[in-house]
Amino acid sequence: MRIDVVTIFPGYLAPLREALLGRAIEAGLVEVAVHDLRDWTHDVHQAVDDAPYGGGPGMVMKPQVWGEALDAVLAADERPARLVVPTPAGRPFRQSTAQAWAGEQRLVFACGRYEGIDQRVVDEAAARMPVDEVSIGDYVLVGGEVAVLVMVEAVARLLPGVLGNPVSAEQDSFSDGLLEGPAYTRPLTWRGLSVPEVLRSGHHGAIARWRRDRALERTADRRPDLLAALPADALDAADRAF
Ligand SMILES: N#Cc1ccccc1Cn1ccc2ccc(-c3cc(N)[nH]n3)cc21
Repeated sequence: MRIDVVTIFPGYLAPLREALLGRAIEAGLVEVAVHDLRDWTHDVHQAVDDAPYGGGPGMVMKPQVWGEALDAVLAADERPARLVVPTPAGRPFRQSTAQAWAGEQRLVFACGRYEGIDQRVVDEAAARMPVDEVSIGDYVLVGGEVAVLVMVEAVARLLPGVLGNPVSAEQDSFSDGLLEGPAYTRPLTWRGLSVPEVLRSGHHGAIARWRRDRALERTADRRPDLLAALPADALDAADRAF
C-alpha cells in the first residue's frame, strides 16, 4: 500500500516514521509520502486560505492549491487511490473502515486546517475516485493531521507483516463487535492485587469463557450501543446467560 499525506504542517506527520510503522516502512510493507501543500502555491505569501463566501468565522482553504496538489500527488503513482478527508462533519471512522481501507492499493489523505477545505475539492475529486470524508470522533480538532496519524496507524497495523502477532488484529477490540476485556501479566500479585485465578488455570475453555464474559461486561457498561448493534446471532446461549 502507498499512503500519501498532503498538509501545510509536514512535521506533524513525523511520528509515522517511528516505532512499528516506521519499521514497516523501512521493510517496504507500506510506502508513506508526505507533501507540503504550499509547494503548489504560486504567490509570494504562499497563500492557502481565503475568507469564506457568505461570511462567518475563520478562513477556508483555497480550491486551486488543493486541486493542483492532488493532481500532482495522484499522478505520481499509477495505482488507483481512495481520497480521505478528515473533518468533524465526516462519517465515523471505525475499525470496519480501517479493515476496508486496508484492502486499498493507495490512500491519499488531505489534511485541512482553518475551517476546512473548499467543498468543491471533494466534489471534483469524487467524480474521478472514491472519496471519504471521515471523523475520528465527536470533538473538534484544529486540523486533519492528528486524525490522519490515528487512521494511518489503524489501517497500517492490519497490513500483512506489520504486526508481529497478526492474530491480535483479528482479536482486536471491535473486531467481534465487543470491547476487549482486561489483560494481565507478571507479577502474580502487585500492590496487593492478584491476577484472576482462571487465567492461571491452564483451562483454555474456561479462560475463553472468562474473557468473553469480561468483554460482554465491559461492553455493556461502557458501550451499550455496541451491544445493541450486534447481529441477532452474535451472542450464543452462554453469552445471553451472562
Ligand atoms: N474542518 C474543520 C473545522 C470545522 C470547524 C472548526 C474547526 C475545524 C478545524 N479543522 C480543519 C480541518 C480539520 C480536519 C479534521 C478535523 C476534525 C476531525 C474530527 N474528528 N474532529 N476534528 C478538524 C479540522
